Amino acid sequence: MNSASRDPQVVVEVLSEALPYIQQFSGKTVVVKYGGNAMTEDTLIDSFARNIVLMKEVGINPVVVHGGGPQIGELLGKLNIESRFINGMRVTDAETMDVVEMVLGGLVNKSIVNLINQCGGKAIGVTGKDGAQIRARQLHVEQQNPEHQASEIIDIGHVGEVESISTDLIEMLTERDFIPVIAPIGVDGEGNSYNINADLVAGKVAEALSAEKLMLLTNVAGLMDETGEVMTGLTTAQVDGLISDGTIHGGMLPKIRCALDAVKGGVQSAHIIDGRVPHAVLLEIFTNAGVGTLITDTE
Ligand SMILES: Nc1ncnc2c1ncn2[C@@H]1O[C@H](COP(=O)(O)OP(=O)(O)O)[C@@H](O)[C@H]1O
Ligand SMILES: CC(=O)N[C@@H](CCC(=O)OP(=O)(O)O)C(=O)O
Repeated sequence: MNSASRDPQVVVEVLSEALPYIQQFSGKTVVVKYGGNAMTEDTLIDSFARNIVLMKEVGINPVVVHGGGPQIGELLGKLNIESRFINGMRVTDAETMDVVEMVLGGLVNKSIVNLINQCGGKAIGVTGKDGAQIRARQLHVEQQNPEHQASEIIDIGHVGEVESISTDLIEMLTERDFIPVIAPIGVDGEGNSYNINADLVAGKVAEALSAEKLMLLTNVAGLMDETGEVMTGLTTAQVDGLISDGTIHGGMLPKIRCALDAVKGGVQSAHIIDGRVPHAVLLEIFTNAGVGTLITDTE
């Protein structure tokens, strides 16, 4: 349905219903993690960009942290470099790190910036190296060794975890009405680059900014129970239980862990939402529709 065929009365009622949400969130910071899997369709990317600009126009401060795993995989494939993951983290040798920087800091970052700007926003794209805003250290992953029935620490190259976030640059940009768009690349004191899982960066950025909300846009309807039903309104204690009984596994594990850490660290709420739904961000902020999974720190 195009806007001309909608009942004008319905349009103004919808706008009016958004008023309490606009009042509640105006002046607050919302960190949105845009995953590479949710970036696959042009219409969805366009609706995402429009949602971000609308948030800014009504006084909310959106900060975008993006992924781009499938896009990195595509370029590695063209270069005949194999993609390998351990515990959901890409094994990143020096050659792969160059591709990660090119794809995340270049192609993906600038295409999101461009789309937001096309919708009338003022987006600025940066990586964690700009202003050394994401300080990182090497991440060592623990993996079970089936031969020795013991876990061992393995080196997966230039993969990082967040050591600290400096919010100066983000705050300077938001104060001047720019929308920061951040690629998840960190740097250590010696100037070495690190490839960091985008969910982890989004969670730490939300924590450092004391954000009102952390939204993780993914390609599933939310956190699901063993029957495939979406679960919501979960407390941190319930999530801890679902991790230990194995209901939460694979790529959802780092996502949920970072959502939990964020709410424990002072972010009001974290939401895992379906980026395949048009206007998923607006549905979450301005309606009571209850999309995806909500995690708060209320016990
Ligand atoms: N309990 C669960 N509920 C939903 N998804 C789950 C669950 N446990 C594991 N998963 C997996 O986690 C995936 C989402 O993580 P991931 O693929 O890393 O997303 P993204 O690329 O958006 O960061 C889902 O596609 C699903 O395969
Ligand atoms: C260490 C590590 O795995 N980094 C990720 C960074 C991108 C990312 O997280 O992208 P999505 O959100 O689209 O999955 C990678 O190389 O794929």
